Amino acid sequence: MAGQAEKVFVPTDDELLQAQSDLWRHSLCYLTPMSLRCLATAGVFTSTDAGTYRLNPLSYLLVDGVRIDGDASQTAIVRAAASRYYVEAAMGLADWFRKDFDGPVPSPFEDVHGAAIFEESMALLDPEMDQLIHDAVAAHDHMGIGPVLRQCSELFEGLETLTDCGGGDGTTARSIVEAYPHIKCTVLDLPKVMDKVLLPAEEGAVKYVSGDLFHVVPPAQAVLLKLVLHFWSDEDCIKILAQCKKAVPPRDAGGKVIVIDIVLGSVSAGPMLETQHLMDMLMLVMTRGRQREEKDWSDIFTKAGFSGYKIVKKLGARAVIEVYP
Ligand SMILES: C[S@@+](CC[C@H](N)C(=O)[O-])C[C@H]1O[C@@H](n2cnc3c(N)ncnc32)[C@H](O)[C@@H]1O
Repeated sequence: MAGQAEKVFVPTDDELLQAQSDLWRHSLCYLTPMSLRCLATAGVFTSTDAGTYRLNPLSYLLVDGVRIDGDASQTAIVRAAASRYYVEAAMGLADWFRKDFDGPVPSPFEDVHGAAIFEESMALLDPEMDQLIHDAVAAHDHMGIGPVLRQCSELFEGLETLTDCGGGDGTTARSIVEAYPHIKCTVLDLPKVMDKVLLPAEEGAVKYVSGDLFHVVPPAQAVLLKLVLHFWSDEDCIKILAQCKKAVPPRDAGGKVIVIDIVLGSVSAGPMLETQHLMDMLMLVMTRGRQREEKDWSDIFTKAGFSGYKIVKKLGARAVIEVYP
């Protein structure tokens, strides 16, 4: 076998030198954030001929108070992802694979820390970290919706009501209502999230409801699941989608579920595909979910009783999918 491999694979000198350089780069990537010059070569800043560094679109997102369609700072995501909680959970992955669990399998995060993100246990373990995770989700939430509103207007045509299921503090719903004032939006999220929404129970066209998406989804013409399903196992996604199906009218009356999530492989190569795979690993470490290829999405839609779906648009690492009852 070894002899065979030697015969078929003879790298050129250029390939060998590139491979060695890539290996150094991957092995030493933990040093990148420690130097401005390394950050610039990694694309976080732009270096100028004058020997200075300036912001580029990536670093612009790390400036406190930066505004693109509202507050767009993404620092909470970086601080959460680089926190000891996330890193220790990832370091626990090898042990987690070797364990035999009795009953439901916890995520590696739960196994290492004894608490689950978005649950009360996290707030009890470390209220500051719990708040940082919620801030990271809100930042995430905000960034995703602008391009959807600008590039997928057909999603909202003819819609009068929409429920944003797992809609966090309502950032997405408020952006939708701002762009399409005739749409009445309901935001459903857990009581612990709704308790922190510092708004009256009803604010203009956005209504806030505390509840559990496994039990009941407030009825509307369309239900939005934005960055929600990747958190859950296939079995749980089918249960959630079945609740969403009950909440919307039939397809010929305009009923639909809008899923915004990663479709693995929707980009063919390069850093965007690497991002998709890293986000899949993040789900493995932090949750009981995963990112899905198109055939996985198709399977769970069918099993939840839907008649069809359409990938409306691929937007960066994510895609927008319409699912029909
Ligand atoms: C990853 S966040 C996505 C938030 C938002 N949709 C976005 O686009 O960023 C998942 C959301 O689902 C909510 N969630 C988790 N379990 C839930 C449940 N059982 N019922 C309702 N909401 C839930 C969380 O509180 C959180 O706000």
